[in-house]
Order: sequence, then C-alpha cells, then structure tokens
Amino acid sequence: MTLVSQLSNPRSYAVIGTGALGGFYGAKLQKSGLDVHFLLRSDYDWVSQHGLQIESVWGDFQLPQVPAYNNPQKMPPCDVVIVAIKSTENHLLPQILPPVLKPDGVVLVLQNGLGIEPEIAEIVGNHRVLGGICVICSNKIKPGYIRHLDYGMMKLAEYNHNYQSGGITPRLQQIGEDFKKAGVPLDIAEDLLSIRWEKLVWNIPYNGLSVVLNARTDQMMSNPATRVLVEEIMGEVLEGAKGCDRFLEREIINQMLSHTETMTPYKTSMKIDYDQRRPLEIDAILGNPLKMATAGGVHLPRIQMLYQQLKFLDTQNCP
Ligand SMILES: NC(=O)C1=CN([C@@H]2O[C@H](COP(=O)(O)OP(=O)(O)OC[C@H]3O[C@@H](n4cnc5c(N)ncnc54)[C@H](OP(=O)(O)O)[C@@H]3O)[C@@H](O)[C@H]2O)C=CC1
Ligand SMILES: CC(C)(CO)C(=O)C(=O)O
Repeated sequence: MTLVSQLSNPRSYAVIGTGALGGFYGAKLQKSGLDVHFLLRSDYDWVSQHGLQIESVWGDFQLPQVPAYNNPQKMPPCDVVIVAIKSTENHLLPQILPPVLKPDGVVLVLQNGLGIEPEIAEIVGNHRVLGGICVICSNKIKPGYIRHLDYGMMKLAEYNHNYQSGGITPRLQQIGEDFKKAGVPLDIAEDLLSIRWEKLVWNIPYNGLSVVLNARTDQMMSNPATRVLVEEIMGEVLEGAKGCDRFLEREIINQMLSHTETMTPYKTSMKIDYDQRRPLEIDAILGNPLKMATAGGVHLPRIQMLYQQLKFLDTQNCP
C-alpha cells in the first residue's frame, strides 16, 4: 500500500501551461468554483487583462478574469499542479514546480507520451505524482482563446516508482471528483502504465505519420497503404506494452481505427507543432516507449524508423 498525502478540501489548482489543454481544463475547473491559478508565457499580458475565452462543443463560456502569472515564484503553492506545457519544455520544470506545490501537494501530468512521471518524481519526490491521459481535440487559436473541437474525456492514475500499479487512493478519487463536477467525463484507473500505453496506440501512428506523410487523419485512413501501416504500427505498440508486462486487448486496434475513420478530419498536435516550426514531442511519444520496450527485450522496427525520420525532420525544422 502506497503512503500518500491528504489534500485540502476544497483543493486549489495550478495550471502550468495555459494552452489548448491546460487552458481548457483549468477554465472548466475555475468555472465550477475552484481556486485555479494559471501560469502563462507569451499570452500573459492578454490573459491577465481579458481572461480566457472557451469555444467548446460542450458549450462556449468566458472567464473575464483569471488569476494569471508569468512567474511561478509569484504563484501561491497549490494542492494540485497540472503540467500542461509541451513535454519539449520539461527541462524548465525543476525551476517551475517547487514554488507552486504545497508541502502535501501533488503534480498531475496531463501531457501525451510516456516516461515523464519518473522525471517529475525526481524533482518533487516519490508519491507526489499522478498522471493522466486526455482524449481531447483542442487548439489554442489566439492568446486566451481556446477552441475545444471534440471529445474531452480523461483517465487519471497514481504514479508509483517504475510505473508499478498505484491503485486507487483517496486523493486520486478527490481530484477525479473535482473534474467530474466541472463537467469533464473521467475514469480513474489503477495502473498508469496501462493507460499510457493505451493512448500511445493512437498517438504513435497518427502523430508520427501525420508529420512524415504531411497528412490529416482522414487522408491516412482513406489510403489503403497508409491504413495498413497505421494498423501495423498499432500492433507494434501492443508489443511494446507487452515488453512492459502490460497486455492490451487487440480489439483496441479495431476500435481506434474505426473511431478515427468516423472522426472529423483532424490535424494531430504533432503536425500542428511541425507546421508552426515548434519542437516535436518525439521523445515522450516515441523515444521513451521505444526505450522501455527495448529494456523489456522487444524490438519495434516500424516505430524505430518513424522515430528516426521524425528526429531528422525535427532537426531540419527547428535547427
Ligand atoms: N491539444 C490537445 O488536444 C491535446 C494535447 N495533449 C498534450 O497536452 C500537452 C500540452 O499540449 P497543448 O495544450 O496542445 O499545447 P499548447 O502549445 O497549446 O499549450 C502549451 C502552453 O504552455 C505554455 N508554456 C510553455 N512554456 C511555458 C513556460 N515556461 N511558462 C508558462 N507557460 C509556458 C505555452 O505558451 P507559449 O504560447 O508562450 O508557447 C502554451 O500556451 C502536450 O503534451 C500535448 O501532447 C494531449 C491530448 C490532446
Ligand atoms: C488523440 C488526440 C487527437 C486527442 O486526444 C491527441 O492526443 C493528439 O492530437 O495529440
């Protein structure tokens, strides 16, 4: 049984990175009445004056005033610190997280990919990290303006050393309740590593191929050659999970393929980053899963090749 801290009631939240993801979920939490503090970078001046505007398939709303900060030292320590910057910026977290976290507070990692929670546990200590996957299509289209296009559900779990299953803790349930009260569909899970691999079944093929092939989801699905490629890469993700002793049902592949076929044509977040000449989240989404699979004795040749191609394109794009 993991020894975990108790959180205050009600809980205060800090959002590190008020973009498409953090801005949307943070705004939902603030709208539900919780105390939420937003860390921003380039949008700080705008958001501190005008607040946040959310255009959402669940209903538009505006928060004319939000507690906005451009310096983590000026933020009050919070119970739950949500990490929602791109993982390419995570080298900044050793400076950002300590002042924002209450002594008994926890960090909730909502970024895509794998292998981030152990890095954060190094900064804030063990038993103070939770992780979550977000199935949401959201974009920040201008300062303080977030467009939530589709989906929105989350799965949250405790992080335990080496991704051992963390079980369901009271604090995990409390945080889950906060999101549910804010109108976010949510599951809590016992095993973070399983849900992270499950999300990678989508992110590894679609995010990676969208950049290499310069394609949207509908284009990848309508061409027989790329549809098969997506399916084969998904199969490799399941093999990678097996290398970490996590066994995902093969049915998940059919579910994700048919789901993507019916989804509105979508430009993945990695493709948006590429087009805007921002660094790509290659290490979190492909590199770390490859390392963990290799450590488990599993070789994933298609994903390895995709990783190498992306590394090349990323270096050309953002020298
Ligand atoms: N968008 C989506 O639908 C989904 C995103 N994700 C994951 O969520 C994570 C966040 O992605 P997303 O929200 O799309 O990205 P965005 O780029 O929209 O948001 C990140 C925000 O963090 C800000 N930021 C970066 N560094 C700092 C800093 N040092 N201090 C303060 N703010 C900072 C950026 O500010 P600036 O404008 O200055 O760069 C930006 O506004 C990624 O890991 C992504 O893969 C997962 C599922 C879906
Ligand atoms: C799966 C999806 C589209 C939404 O969660 C996503 O994670 C992304 O574009 O990176």
